[in-house]
Amino acid sequence: MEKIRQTLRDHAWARWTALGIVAFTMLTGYYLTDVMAPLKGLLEQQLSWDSSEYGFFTSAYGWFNVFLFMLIIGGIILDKMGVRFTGLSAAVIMVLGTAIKYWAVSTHSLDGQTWNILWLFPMKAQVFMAALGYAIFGVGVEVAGITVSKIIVKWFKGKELALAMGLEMATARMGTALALATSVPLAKSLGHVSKPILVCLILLVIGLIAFFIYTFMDKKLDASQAEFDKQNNVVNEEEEFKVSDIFKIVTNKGWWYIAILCVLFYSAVFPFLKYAADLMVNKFGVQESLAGTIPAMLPFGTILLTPLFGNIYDRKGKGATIMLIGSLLLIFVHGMFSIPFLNHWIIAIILIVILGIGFSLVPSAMWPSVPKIIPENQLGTAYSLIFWVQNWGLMGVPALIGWVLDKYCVTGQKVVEGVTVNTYNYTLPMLIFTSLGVLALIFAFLLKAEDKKKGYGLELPNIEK
Ligand SMILES: C[C@H](N)C(=O)N[C@@H](CCCCN)C(=O)O
Repeated sequence: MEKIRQTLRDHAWARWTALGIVAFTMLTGYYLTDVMAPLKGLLEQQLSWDSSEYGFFTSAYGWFNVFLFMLIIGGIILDKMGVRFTGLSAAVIMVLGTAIKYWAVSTHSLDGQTWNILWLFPMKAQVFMAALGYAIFGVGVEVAGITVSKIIVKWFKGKELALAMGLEMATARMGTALALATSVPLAKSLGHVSKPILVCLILLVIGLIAFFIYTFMDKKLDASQAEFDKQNNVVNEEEEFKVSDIFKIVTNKGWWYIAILCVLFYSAVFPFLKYAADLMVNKFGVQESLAGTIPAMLPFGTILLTPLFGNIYDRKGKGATIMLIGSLLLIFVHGMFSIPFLNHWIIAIILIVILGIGFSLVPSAMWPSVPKIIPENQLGTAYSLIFWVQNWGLMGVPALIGWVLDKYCVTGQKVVEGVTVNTYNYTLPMLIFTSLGVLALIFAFLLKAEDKKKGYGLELPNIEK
């Protein structure tokens, strides 16, 4: 009998199709993640939210992931139960959280109500419920993110891993770009700030269906792998994941450097994006309705560049160096944004484009580097722990910036469409983002040094000859 020489992942069409499907599910998640970002002004006008309430709502993304350890639990479930169960559950959670958020922002039943959160903090009921929905969604989208990363490693290890991850992130960024570019026009044309969330909800249901379709491919991959192993007398020596493996992960210095670089770098990008539209209005004098368009260029740039840099990493290596250069660009951009007299909108566009290059370099090398440091059976947990550390920043930094804006940066008030809103000086928030970049650069250096010492191969190509 002729032996099977290939598994499903050896067929290019199969692995790229699998990637396309799961990447689409991530696109729908990223759309919702940023759909409220350009709506800060409209939320102030239509629902009377202030910057602190917006900051509170935005930070909710990480509540359950960070404080209830949902992400880490998600990672352990992923390593124990596999990608099909975990991915489907994550997609359902995304839909559920978004439905709650949509209800909160569209209903009038919460109007005028204030609740005492934990008997301590008075909070508008509407803001709290919207935040709760977003917090639930945050669990879903983050667990979906680690699941999709593990899926990509499953199909692409030893092949075009960084290119595949780059393409997945590029697709996800299309979701971010769409959110930034379409949410204000959608809200205005459909007549309410809640309408873009409804559009997201519909997209997320389609994303859930897409992932359901993927599970059939995943089953086929497992079956083909089992058949291949049987016919070729391959003994699968990979150990089952044990909860005690968490100790192995968190005692690995290289893993820590990636996790800390990740939290610092991403905290200077994603939370920045939440305020970027407002920055454009307040510092660069851009019209409210166009303010989302300039930050939207960032994800657009990364759509092309992340796969490109990933491809370079796959073929030429230099992963640690790529992360170093990306961190340097981050410092440059935020440093420039914090200089008060550089306030022409063309400068804003140039800086956003450069940030796009930095935001392509670091992720394109960071995520495919993790499997070089951590074995595949622990990968779900390793990614989830990195995401967990990162979520502290994604949760804390927007809240910090919202608070700093209200406390130290109010410069006056203006009337927009009949409603009085604050105007802000963004110098201090931008200096905070710059400092995060400087710290990220230090950890990128430490990672490069650790790679040299331990020989992880971060500077080597991913494609096995
Ligand atoms: C926000 C999320 N925790 C995150 O860090 N996402 C990364 C992608 C990580 C997965 C790569 N396969 C991003 O850059 O969007």
